[in-house]
Amino acid sequence: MSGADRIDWPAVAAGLDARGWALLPGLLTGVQCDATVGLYGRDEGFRSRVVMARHGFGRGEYRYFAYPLPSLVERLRTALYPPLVPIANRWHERMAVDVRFPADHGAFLDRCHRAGQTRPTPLLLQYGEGDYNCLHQDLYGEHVFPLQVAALLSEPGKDFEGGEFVLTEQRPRMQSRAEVVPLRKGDAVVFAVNMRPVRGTRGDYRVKLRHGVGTVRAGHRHTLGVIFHDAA
Ligand SMILES: O=C(O)CCC(=O)C(=O)O
Ligand SMILES: [Fe+2]
Repeated sequence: MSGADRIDWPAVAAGLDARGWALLPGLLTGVQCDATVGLYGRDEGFRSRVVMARHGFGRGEYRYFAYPLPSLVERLRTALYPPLVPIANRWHERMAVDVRFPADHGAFLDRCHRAGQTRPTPLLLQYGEGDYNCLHQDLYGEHVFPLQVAALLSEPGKDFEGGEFVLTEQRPRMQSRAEVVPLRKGDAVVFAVNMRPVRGTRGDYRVKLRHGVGTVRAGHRHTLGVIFHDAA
């Protein structure tokens, strides 16, 4: 299924360890991007719609998919989870968090669902001119898978201008650092949901990440967000 089979996982793991994010180039084809954008205007298939300005989240809107997820979203969520598990478990070990993740996404969802986190979290985001997404974290309950994926469904410079995907890192007792992730249509970024371990001179310490989107200066920008834990 598209680019998920061709991902260089050792390179992804190295990028995540070094920076807290890694590119998944060409995860989706142009046709898959366009078809996914086309879902946004449909009546069915979503559980809720969020107008970001109403909550102080930014400007623009997004919709959470309902179960059953569209097949592409379901396949991506199921296929991307297992290779991320060893990285997630290693991060938890390095951060002295005692939670470990099962190899299979269904088993992890069972854990979320038993704890009352039953609502699906994959989402489709839509931005127009002047829209942006404030720095945030996608935490929806006690159970958190520490990595998530966002795929850009529109072409920068053609469909929209501006609207860069940004990550910030808050290191203990230090000023925050920002990174702009270079994405083209169909590319995805995998990144830390909350914390990541950083090797220091006296062992590992934790840094806190947030992600967001800079202001879209023209056109329309769509993204598919794949979060592996469900929501309370
Ligand atoms: O639109 C974006 O690139 C950000 C999406 C996002 O916040 C997410 O997928 O969690
Ligand atoms: Fe997000």
